[in-house]
Amino acid sequence: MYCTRNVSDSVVWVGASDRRLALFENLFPIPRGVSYNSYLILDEKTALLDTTDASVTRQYLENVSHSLNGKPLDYLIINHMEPDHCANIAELLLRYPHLTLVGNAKTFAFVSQFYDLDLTGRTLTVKEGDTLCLGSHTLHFFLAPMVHWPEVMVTYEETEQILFSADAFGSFGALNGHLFADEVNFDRDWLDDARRYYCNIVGKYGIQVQAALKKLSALSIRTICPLHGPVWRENLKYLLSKYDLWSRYVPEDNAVAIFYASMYGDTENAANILAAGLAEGGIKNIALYDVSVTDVSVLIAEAFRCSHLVFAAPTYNNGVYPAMYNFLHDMGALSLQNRTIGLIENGTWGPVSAKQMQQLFSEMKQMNVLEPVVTIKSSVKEDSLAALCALKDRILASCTR
Ligand SMILES: Cc1cc2nc3c(=O)[nH]c(=O)nc-3n(C[C@H](O)[C@H](O)[C@H](O)COP(=O)(O)O)c2cc1C
Repeated sequence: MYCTRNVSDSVVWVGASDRRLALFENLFPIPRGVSYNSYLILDEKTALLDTTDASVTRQYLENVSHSLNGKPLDYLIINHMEPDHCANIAELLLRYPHLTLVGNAKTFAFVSQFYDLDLTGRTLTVKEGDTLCLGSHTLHFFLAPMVHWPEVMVTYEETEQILFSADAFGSFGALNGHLFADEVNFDRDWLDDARRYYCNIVGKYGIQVQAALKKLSALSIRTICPLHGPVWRENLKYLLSKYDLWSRYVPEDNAVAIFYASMYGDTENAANILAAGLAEGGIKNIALYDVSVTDVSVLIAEAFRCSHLVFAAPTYNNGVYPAMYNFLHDMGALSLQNRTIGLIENGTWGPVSAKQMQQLFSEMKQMNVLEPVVTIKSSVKEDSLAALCALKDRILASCTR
């Protein structure tokens, strides 16, 4: 049975949610599930904006068919050629013989890489700024390269002022009946997943996101329809300002996150001592994570959120403890920058983890490593306690400034 929601009188959400998938991109845990959004515009001509993942094909096709109510499907706009959005192209071509695929030159290169389809006479290639009139709705196409993938474009509908934003402004999380961000407590229940989605999926491409935001700032937008998560029709500034901060790598909160790795508990002890000292010094809402038991996507999102990041790691086979190394490597790969850093190392015979972490930070941009770098020899003793205290004072001075 169909399950749809109206975005407006003539725009229908025909997507579906998956609450069974454990790992998005086979990487990121999604305990709250994920939605695959697709939108149908009903006018003299009908147009679908993207399709869905194969996991929800049955529901999706039923939604499309019901919403068309016997009308032909004229256009499929392919904003993004990633398989979680384009898995139903072949199925739609078979079911709707007059369907024309709309994409840019890169889109169609990707279509033929992924699929073996005879598209003769069934494609319309658009360029930046091109328009497509459906009747009372007119679509405008804007390229947004690397706002996840190189072929990405966003589509703006001028009459209703809707931006179909592809993966931009999306979030992990299934849609539990609610389609609109104003129907849920977004700040409480969704923001962490929206941030985790952005930072891990699109975080690397801050420059490209900034370019897209600049381009879109010329448009009057009333509604944002992303390919995952809720639709935005109120308080768009809230979301746009988050994207502006994230894509400029500006911390969202003046806050401290402490990330530690520990096998036998002594590095953990140092992290706890530091956290307690910071709390006594007046720092609120300290975040403290064991990197071995916290998914790296959560760690990355917290590193994007907080201004002050402390990394405490044992030396392991003359290197940085592997879980911490992986996290730092990921952070570098995602271009995180512009943070204040504290470092704590541990080692029994030759501690080198701080030096190696410092090397990793020197390869990132604008990472300000505070002195002192704390060295622990196996367990915290008076000398390392004094160094921890000095680091705490430096963080307090910098964080409350
Ligand atoms: C497999 C393994 C490799 C290690 N390699 C080093 C090393 O290369 N250099 C060093 O100084 N300590 C090394 N250590 C010792 C730990 O870094 C040290 O015991 C540290 O205090 C552990 O901190 P924790 O109590 O937080 O787990 C190693 C320990 C293990 C288990």
